[in-house]
Amino acid sequence: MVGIKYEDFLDTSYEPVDDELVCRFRIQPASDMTVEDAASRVASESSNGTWAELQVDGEVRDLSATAFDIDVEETDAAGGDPAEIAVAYPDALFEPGNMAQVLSCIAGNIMGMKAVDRIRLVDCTWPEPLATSFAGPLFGSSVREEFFDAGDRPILATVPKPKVGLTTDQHVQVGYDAWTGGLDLLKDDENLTDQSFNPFQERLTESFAARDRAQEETGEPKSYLINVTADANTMLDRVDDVAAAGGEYVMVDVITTGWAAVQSVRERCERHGMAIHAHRAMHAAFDRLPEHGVSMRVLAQIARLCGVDQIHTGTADLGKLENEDTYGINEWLAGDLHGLNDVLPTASGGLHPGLMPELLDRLGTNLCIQAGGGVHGHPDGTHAGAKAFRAAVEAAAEGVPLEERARDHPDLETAIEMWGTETPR
Ligand SMILES: O=C(O)[C@H](O)COP(=O)(O)O
Ligand SMILES: [Mg+2]
Repeated sequence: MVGIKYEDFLDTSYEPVDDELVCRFRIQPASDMTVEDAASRVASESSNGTWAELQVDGEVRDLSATAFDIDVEETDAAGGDPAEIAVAYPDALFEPGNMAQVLSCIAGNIMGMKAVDRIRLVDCTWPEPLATSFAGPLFGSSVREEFFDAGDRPILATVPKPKVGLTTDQHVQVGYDAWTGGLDLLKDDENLTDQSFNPFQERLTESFAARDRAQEETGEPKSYLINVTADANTMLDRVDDVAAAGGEYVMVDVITTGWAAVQSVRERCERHGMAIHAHRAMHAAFDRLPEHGVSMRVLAQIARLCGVDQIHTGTADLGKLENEDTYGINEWLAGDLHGLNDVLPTASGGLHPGLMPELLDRLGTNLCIQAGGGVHGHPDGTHAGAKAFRAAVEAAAEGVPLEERARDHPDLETAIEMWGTETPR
C-alpha cells in the first residue's frame, strides 16, 4: 500500500504522453492557498484523490491526473494570484464514449471546490483513443452538399417569431413564405417543442407538406430543423417520426437536454441518415462569466465529439448575444480531430441583411446563417424579408456591395433603409 495525498497530483516538470487528455484551466486560488496547492487539489479531485490522505494499491496511482505547466498571472487583485494550469488525465480514467462520465471528471466537483474561488475549463486537447471512442458528426459541413444546392454561399435558416404562440397553421405559413422567399431551412425556436397551441405531430406533418410544395415551386431543396428536445425516450420517438415524414434533420437543445441524450439521438439519427442541428440555449450559464465555468470552446468540442452536425457558435460580435471567440471556435470545429467529421457553425441572434457583408468577411462562407427578427421584422413581411436576406447573403458571397445589389432587389433596399448596418441589442 502507498499513501496518496493531493500534493502527489502536482509535477511541474511533467510531460504528458500521447493518449492523455490535457485540460487547460484558469484558476483563482482561495485567498489562503498557493497556486500549487490549488492546482494539485484540482488534479486530485477531478481524478482519484480527495481531501484526506488515502492508503491505496500502487496501481491505483495509474489513474491519477497530474497538474503541470503553471503560469501565474501578475495581478493587483485581492486573494491568491490567478493562474493558467494544465492537467493531464490518463486514458484509463475514462469510460470510452461516455461524455457524462468524462465531464464528471474534468468539469465535476472541481467547479465548486472551496480551494478555488474561480475555475474555468478553458480548452482541451483530445487524444486519439478518447476522441475516436465517440461517434462524431455523421455529416458535419457536408450537409451543404448532401441536402442543399447552395454553391459557395452559406446555407440560410429562419426561425418564426414570436418564438412561441403561433398556431401550427401560422407557423407553417411562415415556413412556406420563408422557403419560397429563398431560404433553405425553417428552424423551430429553442422553447418550441410540443405545446398545446402548436403540437409536435401536427407541426411535423403540416410543415413537411408545405416544404414539399415550396420545393416543387422553387426547384430548390428545402429542409426543416424541427425541435425534438424532450426526455431521451420521447426524443428517440420524435427522431423516428421526423424520418418517417421525410426529414433530413432534427434540432436538439443540447445543453438543456444533456450530452448523454444527445449521444442517444446521434445513434438513432445514423439509422435514418439524418443530421443534428444543435441549439446552445443555456450555454451562457457555463461560459458567460470569463473567470468561471466551462468555455464555449470546450462546449463546442463536446458537441462535436457527441456528434452534432451544426451548432450555434455566435456572430463574431455582430448580433444581439454575447459571444466568446466565435472565430477560434469555428476554426477548431473545421480542424482535424483524429479523423472525426467537422461541424458546420451556425451564426444566429440579432442578424439582418445589412450585417451580411461584415459577417461573411469575419466568418467566411462555410456557415449556416439564421435570422428570425431580421426576416419577419421586414415591413413587407416574411416573404419579402426572406428575399432580402437571400439577396444580401448572395451579394456578400460574391463580393458585390449591398447598395449595388439593392438597385434591382427592392426588398433588400427596404431592409437596408430599415436596419442599416446596426448591431441590435
Ligand atoms: O434561436 C435563435 O437562434 C434565435 O431565436 C435567433 O432569433 P433572432 O434572429 O430574431 O435574433
Ligand atoms: Mg431562439
